[in-house]
Amino acid sequence: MSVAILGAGAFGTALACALGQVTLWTRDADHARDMADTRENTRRLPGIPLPGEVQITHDLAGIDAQTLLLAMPMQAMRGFLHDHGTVLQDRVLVACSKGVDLDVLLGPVGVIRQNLPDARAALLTGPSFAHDIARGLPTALTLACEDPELGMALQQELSTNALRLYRNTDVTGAELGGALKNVIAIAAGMVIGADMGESARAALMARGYAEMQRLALALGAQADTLAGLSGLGDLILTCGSEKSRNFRYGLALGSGAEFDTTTTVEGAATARAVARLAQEHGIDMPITRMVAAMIEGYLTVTEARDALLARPLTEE
Ligand SMILES: NC(=O)C1=CN([C@@H]2O[C@H](COP(=O)(O)OP(=O)(O)OC[C@H]3O[C@@H](n4cnc5c(N)ncnc54)[C@H](OP(=O)(O)O)[C@@H]3O)[C@@H](O)[C@H]2O)C=CC1
Ligand SMILES: O=C(CO)COP(=O)(O)O
Repeated sequence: MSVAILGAGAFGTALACALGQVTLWTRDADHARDMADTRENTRRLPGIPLPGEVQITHDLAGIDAQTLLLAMPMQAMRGFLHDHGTVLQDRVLVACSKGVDLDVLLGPVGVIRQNLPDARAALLTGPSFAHDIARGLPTALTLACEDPELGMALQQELSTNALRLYRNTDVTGAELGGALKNVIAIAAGMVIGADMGESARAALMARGYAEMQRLALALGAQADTLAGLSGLGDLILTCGSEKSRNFRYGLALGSGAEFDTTTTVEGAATARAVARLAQEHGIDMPITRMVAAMIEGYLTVTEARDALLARPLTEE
């Protein structure tokens, strides 16, 4: 196997633990030294020992693996591809990020295609918390790739006994499912944080899923993809667990609590990007619009609730 993981955050490190025979790259030399010395990523995934066969590096140009997993936040990916294009071009690039780029309004594979047209691109997405994957708990993810042969090869290369990958050629659907569910998870967290109740959360998730579908189908996605692991599956996980950073961010917004702003919360930038995307395409996404407005400080949680409840009564 010839795989390297670029980005030693919680998810990249968890994938390294699951796959074993891989190279794990971090941009920070001190971080690389610390992980090599302690055999643990104390910064991003504390308490999980790194398997002995995982190689740690800070030297991107020295990596000769053909399959590179890009495990960094969505808003960092475009700059990373731009800065390291000569090393990354001609490889297989598997994006592991969930989100929509705020400037170009593209998902992770779209951003790869725009920046490195010669790279072969795929997406790994779906319901999974880093700690679960790292501990070897059973997990099922979507491996989306337009090229069916490459998709099959990656499915074999990246599946393990516990980590089960399902193939899909609908990259747009998989990208949007993973990106949009984080926005709805922030809203679900707000509902619980503001003490609106479990019934309100269920309503929010179902109506959130309806607007996820509206945008995704308008952009060419398949309904089945949205109903699968990368859409509904991840929506259920992220809206229902305090292990989710997006959900916890929403909880803090809803309850007025402090939140550590250095935490990766993909849904925050993505809400703003998707609100613009929806407007450009004439798609009604009221929950996403409210989340974006609250994050930008234009609306309070109470105002957002009242505005959603005051919408005209309609068919489901
Ligand atoms: N955590 C999870 O459970 C899951 C996460 N994901 C997705 O994986 C992606 C990464 O999340 P996660 O690993 O949790 O995030 P973390 O916040 O844990 O880590 C982010 C990592 O990206 C690195 N990074 C940030 N900016 C850059 C850059 N410009 N160039 C290179 N590296 C950079 C950081 O490096 P440094 O430490 O030096 O800042 C860090 O290693 C997100 O899109 C997330 O949605 C998907 C499934 C599960
Ligand atoms: O994407 C995830 C679960 O599938 C991780 O969720 P958070 O980024 O909200 O922690």
